[in-house]
Amino acid sequence: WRERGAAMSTRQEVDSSGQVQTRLVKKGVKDFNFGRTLGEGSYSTVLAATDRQNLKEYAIKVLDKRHIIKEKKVKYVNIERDTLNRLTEHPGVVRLYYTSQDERSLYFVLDLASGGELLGVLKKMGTFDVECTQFYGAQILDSVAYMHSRGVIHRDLKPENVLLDRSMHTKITDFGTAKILPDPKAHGAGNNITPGSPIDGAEEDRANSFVGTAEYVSPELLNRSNACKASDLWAFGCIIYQLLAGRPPFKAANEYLTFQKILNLEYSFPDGFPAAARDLVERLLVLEPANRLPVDHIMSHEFFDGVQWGKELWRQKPPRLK
Ligand SMILES: NC(=O)c1nn(CC2CCNCC2)c2c1CCc1cnc(N=C3C=CCC=C3)nc1-2
Repeated sequence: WRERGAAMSTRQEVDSSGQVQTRLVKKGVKDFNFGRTLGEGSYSTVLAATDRQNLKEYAIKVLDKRHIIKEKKVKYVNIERDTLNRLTEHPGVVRLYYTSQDERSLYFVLDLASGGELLGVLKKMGTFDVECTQFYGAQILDSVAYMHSRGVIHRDLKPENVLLDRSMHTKITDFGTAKILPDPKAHGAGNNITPGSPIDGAEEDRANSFVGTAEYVSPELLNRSNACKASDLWAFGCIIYQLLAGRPPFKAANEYLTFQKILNLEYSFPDGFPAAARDLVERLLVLEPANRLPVDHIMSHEFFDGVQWGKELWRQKPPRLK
């Protein structure tokens, strides 16, 4: 397991001559006070934590080594670490500061998004108005564009994975099921697996055959072809629809019926759904991935008229949720 980054802390110790020596040591879990549980997975728990030295707040993802190996998730953990290592320069993506480990666990020290999930805010509001949908949609799209430019497909975009920081700006998280596209420039690029991690072909296939959350999964993933960048744009179309309608476009009594609705493109707009948003959603919820609007066309779509893309989008005060 290749650890990444090195956050150091200073430690005072008295040497044999009674002199106080200051040593630089790599931070470990004992340098943090752990707080509430933010989320739990089959082999990981995410906790809020405060650095005891500088009082900075983080989210620390604790991954249980035994579970990872038992549930054959080594590949997913490597992909998550490698994905996060690629996505360090964007305000809309949860940042990995460094990793650490001890005998039992791996630790990912990540940004804390103290505002919780976008889904929680949407549930409280019922629906977003056009201004809020435009702002939050633009931040999500800007982050997806950055991910794609770094060769990463998220594959499980949904309002639960769009978090909010203390200034109510978005931070996308949960890259455990992301896909890293082969780097066209690198010859014989690494397989993202650290030496010694027990990977077999079956696990490789499982990682490629991942399907996201039912309501947001794209038709190509249901037709057993691999995810592509346009798969994230299908999910983005579902999110825009959901922010304005208060529910996802494809929702049925069970997953199988939801999948049928997706494959048959069986959805409709509620009365009063804004025309520009409807046009955008109709150009994203397209069965053929190649025919979906690409990112740059989405950014110049009428629905996003007036959005200042780039750094300004992340400096501005978010619209009041009403
Ligand atoms: N899987 C992860 O990496 C992860 N999971 N969570 C909590 C999940 C809760 C369910 N929805 C998806 C996120 C986090 C992270 C990254 C790092 C991270 C940073 N901040 C928060 N903040 C939260 C605050 C309130 C409620 C939930 C999350 N959460 C996380």
